[in-house]
Amino acid sequence: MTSSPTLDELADRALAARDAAVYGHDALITCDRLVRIFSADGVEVQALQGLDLLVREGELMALVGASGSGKSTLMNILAGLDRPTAGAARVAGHDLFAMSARERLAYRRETVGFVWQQTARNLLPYLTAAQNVALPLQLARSRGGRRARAERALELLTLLEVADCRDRRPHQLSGGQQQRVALAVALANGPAVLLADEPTGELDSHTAEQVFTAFRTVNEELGTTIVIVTHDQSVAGEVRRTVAIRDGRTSTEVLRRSEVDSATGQENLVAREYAMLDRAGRLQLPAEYIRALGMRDRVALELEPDHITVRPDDAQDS
Ligand SMILES: Nc1ncnc2c1ncn2[C@@H]1O[C@H](COP(=O)(O)OP(=O)(O)OP(=O)(O)O)[C@@H](O)[C@H]1O
Repeated sequence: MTSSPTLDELADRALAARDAAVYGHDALITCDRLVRIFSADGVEVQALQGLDLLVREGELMALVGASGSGKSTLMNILAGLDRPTAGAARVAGHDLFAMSARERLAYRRETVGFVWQQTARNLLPYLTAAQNVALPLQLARSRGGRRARAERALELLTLLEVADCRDRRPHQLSGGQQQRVALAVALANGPAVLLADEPTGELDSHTAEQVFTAFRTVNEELGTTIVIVTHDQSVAGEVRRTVAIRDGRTSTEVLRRSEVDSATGQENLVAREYAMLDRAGRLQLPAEYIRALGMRDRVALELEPDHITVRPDDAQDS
């Protein structure tokens, strides 16, 4: 028989619950059981089905997933262009669920920057590269006049190695140059977070690598936190953290770290795959693992001192 807790024990529990860290309290981006349901012609699509994601300040991470898994839906919510149906999403202290229209506009101008796959969405065709970068500064009414804005634009274009293109319009730039100018536009107001949806999707592999290098430079030199949605394996393979989305939820995560080979002294990047464990204890096993062992419906679990074994169901149904 279990005895009822004493009043002192209840008080201790209440204090412990109050002091327990809130989920994502130290993250720059927190998605907590995020849900987005679209209704079209009486049909409901659950694009996000309780997605959890934490991104810490200064990270450069990639999001991958099959077509229709919910990547763009998540990016649109983080960009402040769409609202979640349920759950919580916080970016740099802003509650994306509760923001007013005015706050949402200021958030899009000052807190997040975005680079999309299509140039037409990133740059205005009738403005030069420098004017495109100066425009968000003007809209955000940043301090300083036209000259200060021009200086800031040139500073960013120089960092991204496209200063020589400053007086050209988008159609006079190569695809890679356009994306680097787009990156400068996104950074104009010094956002805390940079979001990029397939930024190298329309580029050949050599140019894609140069553009990705530009993202890395921004992350290292300016400390900007960057989330890139990509199908490009070479991009996903070069970041320290790649999170996979499956059916509207984060499913697995690959972390890479440098290890020095003690024999040769050479530095190698070592990758390790992790599964996400949500706060209810739910774990999503990678589809290929499930297929390889023919698992379905039920699995056998065993708790060992330092790990848990998951085996195909071996019970005889009687
Ligand atoms: N505005 C919308 N109305 C109805 N359904 C939508 C809408 N936007 C997205 N969806 C649906 O939500 C699901 C997730 O779509 P989403 O665009 O986020 O996927 P994705 O992972 O970005 O795919 P892709 O890699 O092809 O861009 C899909 O089933 C899609 O059809």
